Amino acid sequence: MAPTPAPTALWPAPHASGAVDATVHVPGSKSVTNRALVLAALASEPGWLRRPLRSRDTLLMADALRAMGIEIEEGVGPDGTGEAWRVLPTGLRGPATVDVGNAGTVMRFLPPVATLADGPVHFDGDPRSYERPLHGVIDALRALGARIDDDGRGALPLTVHGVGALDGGPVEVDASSSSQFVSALLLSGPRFNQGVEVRHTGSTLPSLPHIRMTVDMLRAVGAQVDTPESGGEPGVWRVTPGALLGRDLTVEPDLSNAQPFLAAALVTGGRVVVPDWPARTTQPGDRLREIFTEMGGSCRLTDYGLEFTGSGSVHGIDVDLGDVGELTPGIAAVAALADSPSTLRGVAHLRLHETDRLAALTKEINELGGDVTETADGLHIRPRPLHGGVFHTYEDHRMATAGAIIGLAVEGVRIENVATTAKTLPDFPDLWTAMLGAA
Ligand SMILES: O=C(O)C1=C[C@@H](OP(=O)(O)O)[C@@H](O)[C@H](O)C1
Ligand SMILES: C=C(OP(=O)(O)O)C(=O)O
Repeated sequence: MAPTPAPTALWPAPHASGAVDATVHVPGSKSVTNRALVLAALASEPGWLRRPLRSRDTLLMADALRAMGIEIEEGVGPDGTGEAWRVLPTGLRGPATVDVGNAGTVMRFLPPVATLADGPVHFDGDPRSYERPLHGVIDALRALGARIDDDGRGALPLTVHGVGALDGGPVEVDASSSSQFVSALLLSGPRFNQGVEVRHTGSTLPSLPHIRMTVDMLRAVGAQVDTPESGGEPGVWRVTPGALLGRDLTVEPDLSNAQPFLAAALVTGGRVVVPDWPARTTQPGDRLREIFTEMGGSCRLTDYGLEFTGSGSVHGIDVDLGDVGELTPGIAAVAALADSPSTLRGVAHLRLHETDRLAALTKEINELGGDVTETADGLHIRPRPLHGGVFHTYEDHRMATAGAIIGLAVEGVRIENVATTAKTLPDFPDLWTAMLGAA
């Protein structure tokens, strides 16, 4: 295995000499792994997670739960095959200190959990975590009976003064800046005395598939959840109080992290197979089958996985990505290499992701000779011939993978701090070069 590049190093993004033809085993989903860890920690009996993602965000989640008293054993699964984690839930403890890094799932999902601890839990993280919206979670928890000390900005750092229980009940939240506010309150909802009824008051709600993922995973561990889709009021989710079961759950591959590999097939006119692509899933990355088909590829979903084939042409697209915002950097990279312009809409909230993704994509693609402009809620991308140069990544894993996609088609692209992909895909440089080696 190649040594991990230093954070400041420039990684020469490999240029594809021909059409890629590879099978890529994509590691587990960040969003599923971190929900599964939280739900297993809140359960009344032990549970297993098979094929969990081991990355910065998921190890931060596991360490945070351990700090609150949960035992998580990492090792080989119950049948002796493959990686699995065993989660042994206990009473949640404080005092504890949690490092959220820059993981949205950790900074949003754990303050509700901390209200159930029997002492204070202090949350801190990377400098960027101080800028990411958290007010929806803080205000809602206060309205539900929690005591939280913050510096008045409605953001990190903060301390949740857990007293072992939370009243819960009805609460309003404006989740237009992050769907994770809703997911956070629902995940701990079964453990609140009165459960929780979350009413979204904002005019837009991003990343709906991620809220569906929360609901599906809650139901899979025995929670009763009423949703707008199950006949409830629009914008209202209700979770009944009750014990959660310990389950044996196999984590699906991360379909958003499959994106750069599928993009490689698209931009080189090649073929990439991703084994274990689920036939049915709430992961937003499943939308790539449709989006990348519209951009020029074709796909075939079999029992083995997804086979994605490029045609040799890449087309622009006009698409609302509000449901699947985390796919935007990879789609923007492909769009910059297309034969016609693209408009990506519905993603204003990306300005408060790992970095301001709309500004970062605009600047970095334009510095390679591109023609991208920011709109109020997205990007216009007019393809132009690009040239090599440094692609800055702003500690954003998806900026790094976006740069790698461009590097396939443009010689001399050097990615700053490719190691930032460790947030959700530590093996990225190795998987990428192995995919190209298979060409
Ligand atoms: O709940 C989740 O696992 C996620 C929800 C989305 O967050 P936002 O709604 O803040 O965009 C997504 O972008 C993020 O990568 C993961
Ligand atoms: C927005 C993302 O992450 P987070 O969970 O930190 O919000 C992402 O992975 O694209």
